[in-house]
Parts: sequence; C-alpha cells; structure tokens
Amino acid sequence: MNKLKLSDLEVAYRGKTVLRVDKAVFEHRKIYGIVGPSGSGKSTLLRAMTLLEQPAAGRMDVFGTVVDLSSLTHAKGLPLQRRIGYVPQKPTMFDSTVFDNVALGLRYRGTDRTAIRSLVTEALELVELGHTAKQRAHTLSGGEAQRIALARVLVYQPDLLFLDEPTANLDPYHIAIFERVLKAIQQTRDITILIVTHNLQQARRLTDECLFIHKGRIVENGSTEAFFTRPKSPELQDFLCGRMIY
Ligand SMILES: Nc1ncnc2c1ncn2[C@@H]1O[C@H](COP(=O)(O)OP(=O)(O)OP(=O)(O)O)[C@@H](O)[C@H]1O
Repeated sequence: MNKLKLSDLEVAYRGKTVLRVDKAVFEHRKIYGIVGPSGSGKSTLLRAMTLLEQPAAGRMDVFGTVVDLSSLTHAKGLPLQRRIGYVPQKPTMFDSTVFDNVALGLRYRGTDRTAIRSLVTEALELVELGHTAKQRAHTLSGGEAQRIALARVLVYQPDLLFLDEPTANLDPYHIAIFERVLKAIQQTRDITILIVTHNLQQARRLTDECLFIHKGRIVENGSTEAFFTRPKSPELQDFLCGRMIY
C-alpha cells in the first residue's frame, strides 16, 4: 500500500469547526500515536478517516484513489471502509460466543464457513485468546474483551488499523499484553496503525511517530524519539510536562 495522505480536512459540528488538518501523511507499516488534551479532536480525526463522519471538507489519498471526504456516498465509501479496521473507545460485544463475535464482519461479507473458521482461529491466536473461542463474550475480562474487539477487525485483514484509546481502562498487565499483540501485528501483517492514547508512556513504547493535536490542529508531529526528547512547540512542551491549561 502507498502512503496515506490527508489534506485540507475540516470537521464542524453545528457550524463550529472542531478539527482542521492541512496535511498529514502516514507511511506504510508504521505505528502512529495521536496524543493531545481531552476534546482536542483526536477521536474526530480517526472517525473522519474511518469515513464515519462526513467532514465539511477534506481529501484522503488512500488505496490508490483520492477520495473527496465531504461528498463521499455510503455506496462509494463502503469498499474503502471495509479495508479499515476501526476499534472505538467502547466496543460492544453481542451476547454470543467469542467465535461468533469475531466472525461477524466475515459473515456480513459473505465469506464461506471454512474460510471463516480458519480466519477467526488465526485472529484469535494473534490476540493470544485462541482458548476463548467457545466462551460467552460477556464472561471475558475487560482486557480480554479489548483484544476480542481487536480480533473482530483483524479477522478481515484490514490495510489500516485505527484504535481509539484501546487500553484506557486496563491494568498494566493487560496493557502489556495489548502492546505485545500490536507489535506482533505490525511485524506479521501488511498494515498501518494509528492509535489514540492518553498514555504517554505507551505512545513512547509503541509508536514510530507521534502527532500532537491541540485545539483541533496538528501542532507538532515527527519521530517518537524526537517528539518526546526534543519537543519544539511550547504547547507540546507544556503538555508533556503536565503543565497544559485547557
Ligand atoms: N457528535 C458531536 N457533536 C457535537 N460536538 C462534538 C461531537 N463529537 C465531538 N464533538 C466536539 O468536538 C471536539 C473534539 O472532540 P473529540 O471527541 O474528537 O476529542 P478527543 O480529543 O478525542 O477527546 P478525548 O480525549 O476526551 O476523547 C470536542 O469539543 C467535542 O465536544
């Protein structure tokens, strides 16, 4: 896959612009961290890129096509959306087995039973939860449920993986497993990963590059090492030191 490019994105709610991105480029097979204060526009950015929000303006160069995000119809967007794995902040499980929950996306796509079995097994192994296939999804712990939510999108082998605060409510043990799984995905899958996180240590451990969003703008971005050790903008310096006033 080529680079993913976003240009002139503008998202507004009730006439008020909450996000404006002139340009952002995401290279293939890298993990990107998206950090910033609450309400700065991080989730909005992911949702716009997942084609779940219709922005007032914006273009996305993705999968070899340039898409006008403001005029994209559901019918045109669906084939693109099916190549994007999006895990929202609070994923919900339906009341069935883990296997059925993970198989859901493939069933919508009309995949045959044999392929479903092997793809679900592979996705469950990848998130280190192969042994839970027959378990009721509601009996999983919070940390396991987050990884099942991840398996549910990995199963259809997306080219892009967008995660919105996937470890926000997890303890350090489950956070460590989740991060190990994401690293394994990066190594074994042909995929680009964007992760919104408030956990700065996690962004530092996990990502290749970071973006800092403040008041609906990308104020700074670059290699994770430079981002944390040599932040240039006063806003990012304040944010990293916990001095930022919202
Ligand atoms: N559906 C909506 N209707 C109106 N305003 C919205 C809607 N969704 C988000 N907003 C506003 O857009 C701005 C950006 O919200 P967003 O959820 O993207 O922030 P965030 O950086 O992800 O915050 P957090 O870290 O708290 O999740 C906020 O001011 C929020 O109130």
